[in-house]
Amino acid sequence: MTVNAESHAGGNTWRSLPAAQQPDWPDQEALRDVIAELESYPPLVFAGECDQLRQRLGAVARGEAFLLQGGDCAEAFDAVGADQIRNKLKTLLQMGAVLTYAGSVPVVKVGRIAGQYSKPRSKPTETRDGVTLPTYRGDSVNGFEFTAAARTPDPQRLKRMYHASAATLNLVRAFTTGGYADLRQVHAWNQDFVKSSPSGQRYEALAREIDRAMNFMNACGADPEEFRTVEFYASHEALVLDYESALTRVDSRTGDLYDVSGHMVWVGERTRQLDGAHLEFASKIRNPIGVKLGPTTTPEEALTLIERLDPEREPGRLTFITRMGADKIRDRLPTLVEKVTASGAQVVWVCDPMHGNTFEAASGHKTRRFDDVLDEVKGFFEVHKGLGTHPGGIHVELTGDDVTECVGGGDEIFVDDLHQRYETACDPRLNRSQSLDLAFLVAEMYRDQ
Ligand SMILES: O=C[C@H](O)[C@H](O)COP(=O)(O)O
Ligand SMILES: C=C(OP(=O)(O)O)C(=O)O
Repeated sequence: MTVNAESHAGGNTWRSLPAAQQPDWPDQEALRDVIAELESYPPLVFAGECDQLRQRLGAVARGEAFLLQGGDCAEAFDAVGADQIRNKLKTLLQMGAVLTYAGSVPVVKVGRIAGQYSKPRSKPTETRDGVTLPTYRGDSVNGFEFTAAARTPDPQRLKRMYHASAATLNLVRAFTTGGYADLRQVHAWNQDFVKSSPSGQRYEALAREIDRAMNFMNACGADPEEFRTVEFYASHEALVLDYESALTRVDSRTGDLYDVSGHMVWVGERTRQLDGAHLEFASKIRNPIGVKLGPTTTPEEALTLIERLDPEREPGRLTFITRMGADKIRDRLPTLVEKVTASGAQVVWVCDPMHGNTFEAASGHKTRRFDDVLDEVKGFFEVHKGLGTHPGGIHVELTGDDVTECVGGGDEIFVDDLHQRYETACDPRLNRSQSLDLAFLVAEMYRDQ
């Protein structure tokens, strides 16, 4: 992969357009130095891997595979530890195993990981006890602590983001190819979950079926490579464009531009303006691209997004991640899907059941109800069933740790429990048990479909 000033300019065309949600860096010269340094760093992913993910997503778009995308709302530098990364990966692998069996289709596993360090915010400032400071925008920009020093955007953090992403990706690659992700082990973890979870009996029948299938394959002497290693991809929101474009390189095989900070990147609900910098940037790179679609998205907007990002109508290039809210999905999604399908485009439709279902508990914690999350996924499946289209996957904020951030679930978390382990730096995540509950319930829905 090479970089040269002339062709790389294609990754900088966004600079003349309005870019929403960018940090207010106080020292432009320091920013320029950091960008120059980042431009000299090696890629975090290989362009060929991005192509492979695009092909896998192409299968999802055609209805031949399912996408499981999940991870933290906001990764944090002080959480780049072996235990946290392993627990997250383990949870995603467990969910993937259940979904693969129930759907009898490959599950494409993509983490919100190794780059999810930047957050769009509703307000630029936060006020506490009469003191107003810049809002926290993710560890790539400023610190969570409520002090003027921590909240001042510091471009040196972009380099820490690169190194934290590299360390995370390195461990993920080791786990997924080095034996940790063996399907037999993942299945054994799921059996433990079913035995120990209060709602476990609900899933016993499915777990028993999987067990029989595994025993059958063992008895046949089947020991395919696919059991021992797992294809796992990294994704994040392409929010801070100075970072993303510094990590954009020309692929020496094809001459195309790739954002090598992750395999897949997405454009968020707050930055998907049709004439804005984020879409311009995304339109120039060959990575698979996601776009979040909230409840106000019109079919015309969706069609324009396709025109901008997927003019060749290439299945796997564009993923629409809908986040409507449980109360709106049955009303808003059908027209979008109908019009996009009628246009002949084959996008991947994915349900993010988190972002439309956030509310503030009396204790002041931002939270989500597990039942709302589940209901939005149900609505998503109902809409696609009604239209004969493919419910391509789910996109979830989760962690492998036993946090108390969302209420409900089989091992029920109550509003009064939220303070116990409320550790997210931004939005509430499903904990390990809630994530597995969701996987078993989605598996049942997928099978009914
Ligand atoms: O994860 C999504 C957004 O960053 C988040 O919902 C913004 O939350 P805010 O309304 O607290 O800024
Ligand atoms: C900010 C996010 O979501 P949205 O753009 O859908 O609000 C996110 O997924 O982190």
